Amino acid sequence: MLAPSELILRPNGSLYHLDLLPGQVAETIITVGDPERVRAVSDRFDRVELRVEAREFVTHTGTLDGRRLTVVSTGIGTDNVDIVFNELDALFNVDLARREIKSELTRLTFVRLGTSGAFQPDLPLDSFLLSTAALAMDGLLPFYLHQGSPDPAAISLYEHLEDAGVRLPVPVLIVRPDLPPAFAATGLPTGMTLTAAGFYAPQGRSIRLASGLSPRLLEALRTWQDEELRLTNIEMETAGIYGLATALGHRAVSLSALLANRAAGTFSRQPAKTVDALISKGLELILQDT
Ligand SMILES: O=P(O)(O)O[C@H]1O[C@H](CO)[C@@H](O)[C@H]1O
Ligand SMILES: O=c1cc[nH]c(=O)[nH]1
Repeated sequence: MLAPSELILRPNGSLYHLDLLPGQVAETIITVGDPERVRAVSDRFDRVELRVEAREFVTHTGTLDGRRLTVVSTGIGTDNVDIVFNELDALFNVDLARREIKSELTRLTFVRLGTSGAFQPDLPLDSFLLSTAALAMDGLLPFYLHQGSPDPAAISLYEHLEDAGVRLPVPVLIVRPDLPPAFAATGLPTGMTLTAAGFYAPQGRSIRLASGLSPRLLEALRTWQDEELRLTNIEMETAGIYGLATALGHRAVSLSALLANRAAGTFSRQPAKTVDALISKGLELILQDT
């Protein structure tokens, strides 16, 4: 039995942070960072059956073309991904009344529709990218993935950085998702996403404080390539989503609208329009998924 201090429920039996009850969430779940984007997604649904708000976690469930969907905001960062993924998994895979893990587990599908900064000069502003892997520079995953052998790409990246005489401030940890079938061959550009612990210095930005990611380290990250894989973009959730979803037996995909180009020093002049187009593309692909 899971103790009340470990699996925390509200007095009405709902999950501690998300305030959700069993039956209120669909098996296909769209995650977005911005709570406002939850409304932008569910405005496209034919019908919305549930709206729940708790802190930065806004959840809407409804149907689109006969498909039941949930959209939930994680807020920014993998510390929030930790909460959202553990609680959504518990909603399906733990008997909350008995406080016991169910013997039959439900496999969920997670689709992140987020924003990101391109890391390579050839990736245009306002284009989309599908992450086939993520480099976890945020710090969450070592608390979960403390066993098993490293991804071969992690060894390749480690060696490339060593050859360049630079090191990451954290261990090189790369995770890959079990992609939902419709997202395996979309024709969208793909690549490895760097998931950072913050927006400024952890992404190499410097306003008044210098970033510990030196220009030499950033250049070494930019020039690394392992077969088809290269570091394409930076954001703040994908590695946490991929690491936790895979460890829990769920499918996951992260789609990003590239609003900044960090190599070129540019930012989108139409971010709202681009995010709107990403929502359309994401929903189109979800409806094709089996
Ligand atoms: O637009 P969202 O989905 O929030 O994603 C990106 O934008 C936020 C930073 O501005 C981070 O959450 C980052 O991952
Ligand atoms: O550069 C960017 C743009 C969006 N989100 C990020 O985390 N970084």
